[in-house]
Amino acid sequence: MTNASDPRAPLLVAEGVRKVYRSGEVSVLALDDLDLTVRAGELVAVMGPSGSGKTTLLNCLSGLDDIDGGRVLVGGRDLFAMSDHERTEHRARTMGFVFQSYNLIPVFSAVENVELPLLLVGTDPAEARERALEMLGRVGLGERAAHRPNQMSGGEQQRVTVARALVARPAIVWADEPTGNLDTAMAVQIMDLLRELNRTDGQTIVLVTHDPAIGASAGRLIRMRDGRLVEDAPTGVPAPGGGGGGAPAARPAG
Ligand SMILES: Nc1ncnc2c1ncn2[C@@H]1O[C@H](COP(=O)(O)OP(=O)(O)OP(=O)(O)O)[C@@H](O)[C@H]1O
Repeated sequence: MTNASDPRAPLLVAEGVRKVYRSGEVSVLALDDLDLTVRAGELVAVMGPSGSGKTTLLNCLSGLDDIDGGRVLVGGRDLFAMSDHERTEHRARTMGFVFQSYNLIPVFSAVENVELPLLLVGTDPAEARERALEMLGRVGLGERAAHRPNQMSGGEQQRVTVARALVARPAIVWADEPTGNLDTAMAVQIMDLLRELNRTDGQTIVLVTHDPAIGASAGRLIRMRDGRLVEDAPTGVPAPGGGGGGAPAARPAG
């Protein structure tokens, strides 16, 4: 899947990616010839003004949405050279998602929500249950496994989504404003959790945020404007294994 033996191997390579939204006569160039490489073990924050293309970047580089030009390799495989079915399967095996709206299934308990990605890739149900419970324990919700989403606080629900995103040990986790609708204390908890999973497990995470404090606490910060990367720099926060920031040096991008 990924080159797990080399923590600095490129995991995601996006080259010349273009995305155009068309509605009637109007078209918006949302990603403009964008290049980005993410290495295994990086925690990358994506910032930029509203409308600069952050969510589009996440949707296109994860293969959730189509692109209009360029290519995206994840674990060496070209997402858009695959059939839709292959891409969906590749995504299920290599990616996890944490969105602002938790997207938990309301009639499922916490553990049932968390085990779902494992069941979807054919994991034995007993093993899936065990791993889901272990993951819930890691996010501090071991006691809440039987609770449904509406019986939990926003911060707890977001911890369930983090557990669900990570349970299948995906190569890359995409997070879009994961703390966006949480109060400050809960946002700090979620960010601490993502950072810990990055540090201890080397979990690769790409995170869209409007919060400068969160941006500064990632290993690498990229800034977007008008569908382009305009800045790409390490923040000085060590990457797992003490390798320094995620990018070699502060540099203008694009
Ligand atoms: N489905 C869509 N149809 C048409 N235009 C879209 C669509 N989605 C996004 N856009 C446009 O593409 C551009 C980039 O949008 P995107 O949502 O990626 O920005 P963003 O940086 O995530 O913004 P925000 O910080 O406000 O969430 C914007 O000009 C937006 O209006």
